[in-house]
Amino acid sequence: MLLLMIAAGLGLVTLLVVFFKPQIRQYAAGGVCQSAATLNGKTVLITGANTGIGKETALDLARRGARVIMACRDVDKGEEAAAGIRGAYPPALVEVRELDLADTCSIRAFAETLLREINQLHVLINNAGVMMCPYTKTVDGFEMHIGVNHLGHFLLTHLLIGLLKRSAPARIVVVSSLAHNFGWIRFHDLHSQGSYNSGLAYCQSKLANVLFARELARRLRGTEVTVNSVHPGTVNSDLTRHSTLMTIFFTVFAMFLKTPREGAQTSIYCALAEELHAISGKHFSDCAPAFVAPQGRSEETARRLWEVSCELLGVEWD
Ligand SMILES: NC(=O)C1=CN([C@@H]2O[C@H](COP(=O)(O)OP(=O)(O)OC[C@H]3O[C@@H](n4cnc5c(N)ncnc54)[C@H](OP(=O)(O)O)[C@@H]3O)[C@@H](O)[C@H]2O)C=CC1
Ligand SMILES: CC1=C(/C=C/C(C)=C/C=C/C(C)=C/C=O)C(C)(C)CCC1
Repeated sequence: MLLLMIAAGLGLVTLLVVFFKPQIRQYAAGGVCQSAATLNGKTVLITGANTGIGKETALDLARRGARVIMACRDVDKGEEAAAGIRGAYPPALVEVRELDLADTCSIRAFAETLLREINQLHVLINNAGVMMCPYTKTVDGFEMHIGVNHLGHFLLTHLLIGLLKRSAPARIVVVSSLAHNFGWIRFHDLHSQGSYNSGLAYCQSKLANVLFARELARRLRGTEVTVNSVHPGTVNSDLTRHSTLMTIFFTVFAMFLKTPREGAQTSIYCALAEELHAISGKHFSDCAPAFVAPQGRSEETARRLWEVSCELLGVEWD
């Protein structure tokens, strides 16, 4: 009897899902960037552009006429993605450059070549990310999440900030996450050497993204370079690759999640929406302002994280 009731219940849910599929998909897709802005003559740099949200962001911005530099750690994967973009939009001005955010030498080499070869950069999208990987260190000995998601992008932005200022008006988009709500900056053990939880390490790095965007915005006041952070939504991408449980969950419930194209909308919005030209230091989700957890609003934590990041990377940035 119980089995029969369970079977009937499951059948009813399946029927409802099939019947309301278009409505469910529309709801899951979330906000769409409505701006018709074009980017002819503008140069955009996107990290982690070979797959997922980064690749879809690159395609959209290339369609709008931008020259898009796809910064990827695996050049072959990057070239494959660039070929896909050219296939979808033949006039696309996309190019792939090698950048491994887990290696400060790679970041410095990337920036050095870029600064020699281009003289304008209008949009920087710090998109690349790693989630819930087993305990690993970057080449420089940083825990992988904080190393790639925060410190790697911190150094990259530091090296390119002069170029962005010379190209103003310019924008920086930091791809963070709702996960910042569950994060704390553990200054006493930033690299999780005492204890490691891959989920919490990810959340810490995404909180660092929010704090970095806010602190950088404060320091950039009056420069016409703006910076905002973004939660792209829950997106069915390769991000779950290190967690079998999450990969299964994301595959089974794909219909209720965003596609990478849908997940790219808020990054695109922050990169070009006219109404955001003077907005800086804010957090967005679904192409609208979004809630920031109290620990993401702490000026003191943001300043301290900035100082610690400079120390770890051996840079001076006031
Ligand atoms: N998917 C989601 O639900 C959510 C995603 N986000 C954020 O969105 C961003 C994009 O994620 P998403 O597209 O979903 O994930 P993907 O895994 O599809 O893409 C991540 C990208 O980051 C690149 N990357 C990882 N490590 C490095 C590194 N050391 N150097 C350079 N590039 C690197 C990957 O390259 P490679 O392919 O070579 O590994 C890949 O291009 C991330 O910052 C993520 O935290 C935030 C909230 C939710
Ligand atoms: C409900 C549920 C899950 C859902 C996880 C979700 C929805 C994660 C979203 C992650 C995001 C948004 C990450 C990016 O920053 C698990 C853990 C798979 C399994 C147990 C039940």
